[in-house]
Amino acid sequence: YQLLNIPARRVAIFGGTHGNEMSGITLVNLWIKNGKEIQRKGVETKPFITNPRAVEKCTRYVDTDLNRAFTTENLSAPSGDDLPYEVKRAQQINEIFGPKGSPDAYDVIFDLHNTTSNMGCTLILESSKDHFNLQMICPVLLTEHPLLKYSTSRSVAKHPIEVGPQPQGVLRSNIFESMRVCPLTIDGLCCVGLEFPPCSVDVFRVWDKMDYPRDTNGNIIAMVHPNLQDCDWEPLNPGDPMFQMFDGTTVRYEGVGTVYPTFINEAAYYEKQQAFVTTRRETLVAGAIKKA
Ligand SMILES: CC(=O)N[C@@H](CC(=O)O)C(=O)O
Ligand SMILES: [Zn+2]
Repeated sequence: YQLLNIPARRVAIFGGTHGNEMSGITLVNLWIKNGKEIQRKGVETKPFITNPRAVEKCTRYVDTDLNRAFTTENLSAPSGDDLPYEVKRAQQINEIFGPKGSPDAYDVIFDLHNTTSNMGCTLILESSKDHFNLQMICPVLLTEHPLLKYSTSRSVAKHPIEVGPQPQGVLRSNIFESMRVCPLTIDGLCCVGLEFPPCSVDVFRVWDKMDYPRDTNGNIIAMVHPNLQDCDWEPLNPGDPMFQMFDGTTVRYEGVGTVYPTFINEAAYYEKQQAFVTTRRETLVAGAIKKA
């Protein structure tokens, strides 16, 4: 089998990519004050607030979604005062932690997010080719998709990663604590002498996004069906209820075969015309990892 060396020398932990997702913001601010919990021998770990103006206002973003702003177009735009705040910020972040796609980029970025959906603690990966050892006790969402790709903050790193979930502007102790274990995974990435055998990992690969039913003016005319609400990661089969129209009728899922919905009724996705994401289950084989 393939032996991979991943010399994770520089790891960044981002909070506040969305300024109303409180767990990551709180943790990163704690770690900026006192970094003991995240320091590891031979590794530079940098806690960083990515969107301070949105954090100050406790809003997702000020001008545009920072977690969609890391496009080549934005990153190469001539800098100027007329650029949206988050585009300027993306350029600065790319300078510090990138440049994206270059050998100088940080090895890993943990970008800490919250979701209003009932997803539990979730690791979101962008590539099935990142042979990290994924023997995690949480669901893995794989966003690798030819059309539904978006340009995230974490994509600046060579091996991007992220964690989740809770309501906007709220700090809940259970969610805070479940996110606090995130730096433990640094041990798996960085510590000299650690080895991982090859293993197989079940992931949920993004399949499609589903919008709410709308009238001709674009207004939402249904809610997520009670049978689907909070059922993230559970199977949705053809014929299963999906939406409850305001007139009381039920809209059923009509796709082909079983999907596993997630980000169900995520507050931040109303503006993105997205009621939930469907995924398909898939098994990935992760190569062995041997530390340099
Ligand atoms: C609720 C939320 O912000 N979720 C993240 C997911 C991700 O980072 O892939 C986002 O849409 O940017
Ligand atoms: Zn977020």
